[in-house]
Order: sequence, then C-alpha cells, then structure tokens
Amino acid sequence: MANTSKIDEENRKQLMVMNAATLERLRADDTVQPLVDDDKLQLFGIPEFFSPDECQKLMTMIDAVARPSPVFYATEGREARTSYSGDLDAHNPFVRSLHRRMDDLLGVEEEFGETMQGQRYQVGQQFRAHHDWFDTTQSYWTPEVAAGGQRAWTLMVYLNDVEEGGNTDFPKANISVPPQAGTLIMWSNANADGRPNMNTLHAGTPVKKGTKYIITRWYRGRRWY
Ligand SMILES: O=C(O)CCC(=O)C(=O)O
Ligand SMILES: [Fe+2]
Repeated sequence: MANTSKIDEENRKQLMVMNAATLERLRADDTVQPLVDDDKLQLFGIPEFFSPDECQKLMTMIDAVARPSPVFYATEGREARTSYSGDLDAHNPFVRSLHRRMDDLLGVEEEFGETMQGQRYQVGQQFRAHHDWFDTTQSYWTPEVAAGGQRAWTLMVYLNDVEEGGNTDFPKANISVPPQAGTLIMWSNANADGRPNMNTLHAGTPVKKGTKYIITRWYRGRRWY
C-alpha cells in the first residue's frame, strides 16, 4: 500500500507540472476557444481541426476496426458504453501526422499520447456519464502505472455532423457540445494540484438520428510506451 501511494504521489506531481505547462500554451494559442476556463473546469474547442477529407478517411478506417466497445471500469454497468470502437494503427503515416498535430497543440511528446481510438455510435447508442480517469483502487491500475499513469488530457474530434442527438454533455458545468464535423474539444482531467477533477464528468448522449463518428486521444502524465 505504501508503495502504491508513493506512485500515486509521483503521478500527481507529474500531472501538476503538465497541467500548468499545457494550459499556459493553450491559453496563448488564438486558434483555441475556451468553452469553460475557470477553477472548476478547463474545456476548450477548435473548429475545423481536421479537414473534411481527413474526417472521411478516419470514418472509413473506423468502420474497418470497430467492435463492440469494452468498458474499462468494472464498476460500470454493462450498458455504460454501447458504441463500437477500435484503436487505429499507430504506425500508419496518416494517423501519425494527426497525432503530431495534436502533440503540437499540447506541446508534449508523441509518446505521452495513446493511440487514437475511433468510436461509432448508431441510433440509441451512447456512453453514459463517466470520468476518463483510471480508478486507482482497481487491479487494472498496476499495469497502467507502468504504462504512463493517469490520463492527463482528453482530446476528442467529431468526424461528422449528426442529424439528431449525440451531444457531449458535461453535467457539472451545464455544457452540452453538439457534434460538428472536424471540431476538436479537449479538457484537462486534472486539477491544478494534479488530482482528478471530478467536474470533468461527461457523457456521449444517445444518437437519435444518423450515425456519430469520433476519435478520442488520451494523453498520460508521462510516456506510455
Ligand atoms: O462520445 C462522446 O461524446 C464522448 C466520448 C467519451 O467520453 C470517451 O470516448 O471517453
Ligand atoms: Fe470519456
């Protein structure tokens, strides 16, 4: 136990440093629009972060890899995440070029970012309210400690417009973001002290009409490979 708390404490400090540096960079970037940026939540958006061609290419790739999504948290009900998802090929030059664009935005090295994950939601599918943090009391945490530790940032890009539904809701901040093709949203999962920010609670609300495609990329507090 003592060992685990020492690791958690190291991870907290890494996240604290990373949080300060990345926020400073984003606030100085005039392509980045703050959706909420106060002491409770730091959520930003960038329209047209991916071009229509890039979105199209990614949707085709997602269709090739999408399987019923695993739900990471054992405590979540089976229905927590009903979308289809799959990791994109981290060695694909096109995927890597998009990775680099995201790395540049945050000002961190590529190795901090997980491989982009694609997700597809059909009518009725959703991702119920959750945090992107790993639960450090679960057994899966031990291997994650060795593989980059906590998820410091979440970057998400909507690849298409959805006819109805599919907004990303942040219930603690009273914000609902509608999917718009090419738009990136991103938020820090950590507080200024490097501890989990519970106000990052969010949900992919059910798609009512059409299909919703997104990619998500999580950045760790340190290199994950
Ligand atoms: O689909 C959404 O809007 C949210 C997705 C999400 O929360 C995730 O991939 O962790
Ligand atoms: Fe999430």
